[in-house]
Amino acid sequence: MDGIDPSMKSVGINYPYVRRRKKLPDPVEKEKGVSLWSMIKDNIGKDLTKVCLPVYFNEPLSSLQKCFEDLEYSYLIDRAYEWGKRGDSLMRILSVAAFAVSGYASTDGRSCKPFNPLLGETYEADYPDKGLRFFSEKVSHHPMVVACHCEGNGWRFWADSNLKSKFWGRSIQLDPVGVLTLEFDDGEVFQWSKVTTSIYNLILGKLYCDHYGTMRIQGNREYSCKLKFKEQSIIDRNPHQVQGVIQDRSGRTVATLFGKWDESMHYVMGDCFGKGKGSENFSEAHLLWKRSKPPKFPTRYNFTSFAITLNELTPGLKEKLPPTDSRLRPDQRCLENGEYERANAEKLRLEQRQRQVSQPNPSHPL
Ligand SMILES: CC(C)CCC[C@@H](C)[C@H]1CC[C@H]2[C@@H]3CC=C4C[C@@H](O)CC[C@]4(C)[C@H]3CC[C@]12C
Repeated sequence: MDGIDPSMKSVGINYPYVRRRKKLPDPVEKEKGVSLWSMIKDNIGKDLTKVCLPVYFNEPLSSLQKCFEDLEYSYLIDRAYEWGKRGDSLMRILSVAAFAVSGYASTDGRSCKPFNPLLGETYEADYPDKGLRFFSEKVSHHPMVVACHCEGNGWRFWADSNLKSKFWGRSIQLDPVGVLTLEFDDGEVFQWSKVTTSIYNLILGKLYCDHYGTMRIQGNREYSCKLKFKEQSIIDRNPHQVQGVIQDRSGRTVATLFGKWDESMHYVMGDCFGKGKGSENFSEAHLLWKRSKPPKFPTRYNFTSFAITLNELTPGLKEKLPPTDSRLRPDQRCLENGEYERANAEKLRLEQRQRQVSQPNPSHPL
């Protein structure tokens, strides 16, 4: 417990070092190729979340754990808190905006489905190395709703999420419904919603996702922020672009943001995208956020280093967890270990039981 998280040096918060795993277990079995299209064609018109796919299309994380993935760059909220405390509310909202974008970085290169949690399933994470305590739970099955809550140093973050999905043949469009709230100890509150995510190449080619639409970050003090996630066009030479502005109460643009959700975000003071303005002052751009390096041991799921740690189960932790925790799901655990046959059998068993029980017992959903 003596290391320093390098990302925090600039605001002077020294978090303790916690030893976490750097790789997933080596797979027990060899994987077989199964075509996604062969599975989808029998399910056209159905909701992506309701299609029963074999476990080969899953990643060993539940949707509850994926909510925590969005907090990988929580140091941006710590920074936002510190800036606000020093009276710099513009730097505060810029850091919050960078945080809202940073949550998308981990979706780059991912093509597996998270496990759909059972009703009453939970996930809790204690990360003193990031100054975080996190909790999430599946609170409704139809519609599927996940609620989460997170406490950091000087702030709290909570959200509920539900996805509306549309199947377009070769792609699936996911529209998140729900509000994300960030409240600082000094009473400043920010709220925003997530943009549309689409998954392409369900039939042919490499599966990938893109995020597009407008995100409005509403504050309860001077500033609010509008971020545009540009929709990728065919053979786009500059995909994943995000541009935005910070406006004061009178609607005047005080700062401009630009970057890519899978790379970095920068800001410049003033209005760069306004009428008659060129991009000449982009040379005075300041870095807000940069994505971390990929892990030393890549996984077949394209996990980030942070994602690799989320399903770790040490003997000490197992003792403390409630029986509803995602880390205890046998099918997900088998997949993580590369025991695909057993994972499939366990997944079928759990899903059948979930369907049979009209009133599941939340203390023993697994
Ligand atoms: C048909 C199957 C095999 C395809 C799997 C597609 C993968 C890429 C999909 C399945 C579920 C998807 C996630 C579902 C929900 C969200 C929340 C949203 O606010 C950001 C994107 C994110 C995190 C999606 C990213 C892409 C995703 C992981």
